[in-house]
Order: sequence, then structure tokens, then C-alpha cells
Amino acid sequence: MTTTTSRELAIETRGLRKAYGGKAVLGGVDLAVPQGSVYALLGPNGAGKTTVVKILSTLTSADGGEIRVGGHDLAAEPQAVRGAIGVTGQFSAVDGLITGEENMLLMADLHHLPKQEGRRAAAALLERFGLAEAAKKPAATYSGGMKRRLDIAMTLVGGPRIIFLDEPTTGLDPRSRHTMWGVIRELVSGGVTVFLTTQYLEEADELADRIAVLNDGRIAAEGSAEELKRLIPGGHVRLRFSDPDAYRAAATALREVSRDDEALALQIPSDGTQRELRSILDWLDSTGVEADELTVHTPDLDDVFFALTGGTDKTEETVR
Ligand SMILES: Nc1ncnc2c1ncn2[C@@H]1O[C@H](COP(=O)(O)OP(=O)(O)OP(=O)(O)O)[C@@H](O)[C@H]1O
Repeated sequence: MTTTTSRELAIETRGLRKAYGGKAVLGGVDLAVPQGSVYALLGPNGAGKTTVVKILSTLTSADGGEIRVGGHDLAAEPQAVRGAIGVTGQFSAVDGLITGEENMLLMADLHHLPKQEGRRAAAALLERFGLAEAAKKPAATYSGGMKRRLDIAMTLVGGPRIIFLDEPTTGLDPRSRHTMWGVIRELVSGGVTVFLTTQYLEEADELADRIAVLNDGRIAAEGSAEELKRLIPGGHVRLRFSDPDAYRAAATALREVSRDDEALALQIPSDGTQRELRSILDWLDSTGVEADELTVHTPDLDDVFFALTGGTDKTEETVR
């Protein structure tokens, strides 16, 4: 494993704190986001994900902590940070009254691109995001997925090295969500760092190189999806039988199993490693018991999420 130096980090925070009206939202958040990776910030409603994005993208100030984005100290050089980043929030920057192309050209103007270069960049990005055909239509006529893609394309006009995506697929149907995942993967393959917030565990699992789970204003756990899944128990091997005698013989012989008498299935706690599987198979062979089906179950991110966040919804909690 290589160690990541702060030079290779796109985003780094230490002890990031923020309170609203005396109520602490972030109570000391440490983040280290490697360059050129997808980093997902996961957390229940109201955990403070959007607040983190707003602070890192200079839209809101922090109350304390050290923050570096794109190699710049955010407190000392906010302008340099702004030059390195692009932000796509939950509320789109797309103007529905003008066409997709006009939205893009507006962004090119904002970034002071020369006219011709702006046109070229806009056309290339519209093509890349599958919007070339719809480019001359008012953005108000676009589907939710198209608007989201246009939003990201607009963010890219300035050539940011770090992109913040706040809940990029909320409200999209499964097909549009998959398209968006493709877009995000492509961004990263081009060397961009993507910092995204999501409530969809599947999305974090699918996309992110590293995941941080935000809970109670702190990072409850951080790592790759695989590392997080290993943090919590719940992995098991399931043996299913069709012959009741074989089932009973196996249940008696195997000690630490949970039984499902109705389904004629046994669950053996296991980390799913090759060594453990082999010993289970060896044991079955040696006793002459034959299972009809053997399946390996590892905890999924849902299990991790519930274990780490206590399954609470912070928004509802404050309402109660
Ligand atoms: N401008 C503000 N003024 C006061 N309180 C705020 C403000 N912005 C956010 N909060 C509060 O801070 C907490 C965290 O909000 P935030 O939007 O960062 O959470 P989140 O994790 O993004 O939630 P969600 O998943 O619902 O979008 C919430 O309790 C919210 O009510």
C-alpha cells in the first residue's frame, strides 16, 4: 500500500467544525480525498453532508478547522480554490428559458473564454454528455436526467480539477442514474477528482473509491466499500438442503450454526474467505452430507450504514 502525502490529496480537512445558531452540525470532521478518485460522503438526512460541500466549495464559512482544496488553504486563498473547483448542487444552475447550448455559452462567457473557444468547448461537452441533439431546445423541455447532465457539463466549462456533486442522482430513474454513473466514471478517468454526497448506498458502492460515513457531525467510518463491509459482522455461508435427513445430520454435526427448519437451511458465520469455504466444503465431503446449494453472503453497505448510524433519520429526530 502506498501512503498518500498531502501533495496527492485533492481535499484535506482537519477538525472541520460548523454550528448553526448554537447547534453543532459538524463536530470535527477529518477528510483526506486522494486526487483523481471518487469520494462519497454518506450519511442520514440532516447529517451535514451539504454543509460539508458548501464549506469545501467556499459557499459557507467554517467555524474552525484546517481545510485544503486543490493544494490551497481555503481560508487564505478562497479565490484559488474557486478556480480549481466546480460545484453542482441539489438546486440546478440550469436556466430553463434558454437552450442547452445557450446555457453552456453563458458559462463560457462567465469563465471569460474567447468566443470561438467557448463555442468549441460547449459543442464538445454537449456531445460528450449526449445532449448534442437537444442543444437547440429550451432546457425546460429536458428530462430530469438531461438537466442534471447539462448541469455537470456547465460545471466542466471552466475545466475544474475537483468537482463537488451534491446528491447527483436524487430523483432520477434507474436508467438516468446509470447514465449519470457513467458520466462520473468518465470524469474521473480524465483525472478529475469527484467528491459526491449521496443517500444511496448502492451509488457509493458502485462508484466510490473511498467512502466516509458522516454521523452525528463526525466521520463514523472511512474506507473502501470492502473495508467498510469488513468492519461489521454479518457475513455467513448458507447451506440449503432438500433432503430433511441430510439437513438434520448437518445441523447436529455443525455446532455454531443458525437453523431455518422451514427452509431446510443452515447459516454458518463466515468471513467468506477461500480458506473458510474450503474447510466447510472439506467438512461436508468428510461427513458425506450433500447440500443442494451453497451461497456466500457478505454484509452490504446497507448493513454498514445501519450499524454505524443507528438507522436514525436526523431530520425526523429533530422534528419529534
Ligand atoms: N443555513 C442554515 N441555517 C440553519 N441550519 C441549517 C442551515 N443549513 C443546514 N442547517 C441544518 O444543519 C443540519 C445539516 O444540514 P445539511 O443540509 O448539511 O444535511 P444533509 O446531510 O445534507 O441532509 P440531506 O441528506 O437531508 O440533504 C440540519 O439539521 C439542517 O437543518
